[in-house]
Amino acid sequence: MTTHGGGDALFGNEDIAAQVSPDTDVQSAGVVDVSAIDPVLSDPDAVAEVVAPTRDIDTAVGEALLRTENLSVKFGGLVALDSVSFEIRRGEILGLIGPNGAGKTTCFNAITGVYKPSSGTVYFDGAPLTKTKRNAITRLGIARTFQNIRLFSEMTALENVVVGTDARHKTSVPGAIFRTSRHRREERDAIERGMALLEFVGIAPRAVEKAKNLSYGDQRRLEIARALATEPKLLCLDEPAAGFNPAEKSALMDLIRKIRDDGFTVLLIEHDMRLVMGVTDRIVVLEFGKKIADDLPAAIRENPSVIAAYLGVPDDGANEVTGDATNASA
Ligand SMILES: Nc1ncnc2c1ncn2[C@@H]1O[C@H](COP(=O)(O)OP(=O)(O)OP(=O)(O)O)[C@@H](O)[C@H]1O
Repeated sequence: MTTHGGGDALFGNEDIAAQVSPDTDVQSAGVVDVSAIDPVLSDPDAVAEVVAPTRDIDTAVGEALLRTENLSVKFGGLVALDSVSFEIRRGEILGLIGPNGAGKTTCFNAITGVYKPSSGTVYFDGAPLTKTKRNAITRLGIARTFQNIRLFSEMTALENVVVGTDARHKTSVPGAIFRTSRHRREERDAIERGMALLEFVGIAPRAVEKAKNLSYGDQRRLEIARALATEPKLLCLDEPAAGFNPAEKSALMDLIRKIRDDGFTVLLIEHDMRLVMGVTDRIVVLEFGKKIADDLPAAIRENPSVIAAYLGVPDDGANEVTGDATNASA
């Protein structure tokens, strides 16, 4: 696990204790009695409402939310992404799969502004992202998790999520320094929303535990909660099931469906084929940086090019794509 160094905590533990866990000894962390903090947290519908206040998919399911047009990324002489075009429709869970080195993470990085494309364009919500900086892309509504967990290890789970809400805050730096009423209101709202997000992903009882003390599975859930805290329209998950056992994978599939049902659109990179086939609405397949298929899961499973790409054998010698494809040859 790679966790980023802590730095100063966002709030004193007393602040959080006063607002969300009056009966909890923060030093020893432990389990928070969620319903005692806020009765709303015991009502899944109310929690879902707080987590996704703007459900624009209700009116726009099926329209393209994101579109890549001939997207290419080069590293020196290596073409990691070669003129790839596909779209992600509002309200769907789109799987992006392919053997190791196929270009999936590069594609994620180009979409989220980590890499500047060598050519081609990413359109989000109808507008090109060509000159949009990473922070601005987050504000426009694209959030992501990473293959290697990146949390603030010395911060509590709640603080990690509250950091994510900062993307939406309007308070100026002087406002924060002088703790204006707007700043205090935003801080209170961020804590309430943070608790709802932790409840949504299933780890609210661990709200005051330092991230580094959470189990691996809970850290992955926390990463998702933090990404959702930015109120994204599109949530990009980069191998969220890496290192999970079958029970954890099954719980993750439920969570991904819940996220979609709550109004978010999801782009999922994942090697576990059972998970991908079980949870996605549509799948785009990359091989050597090129798109080789774009179809429904059932069709992808039997697509000869996809099978050949994964098994590294000629089309006529291939079987169905199943199981964990982590070590498939590229
Ligand atoms: N920053 C970089 N500099 C140079 N080459 C890179 C860089 N990032 C990726 N590559 C190369 O680009 C190609 C695509 O890599 P990428 O990580 O996007 O593949 P992937 O499909 O995500 O693979 P995996 O499933 O193993 O994570 C690979 O050949 C990789 O070595």
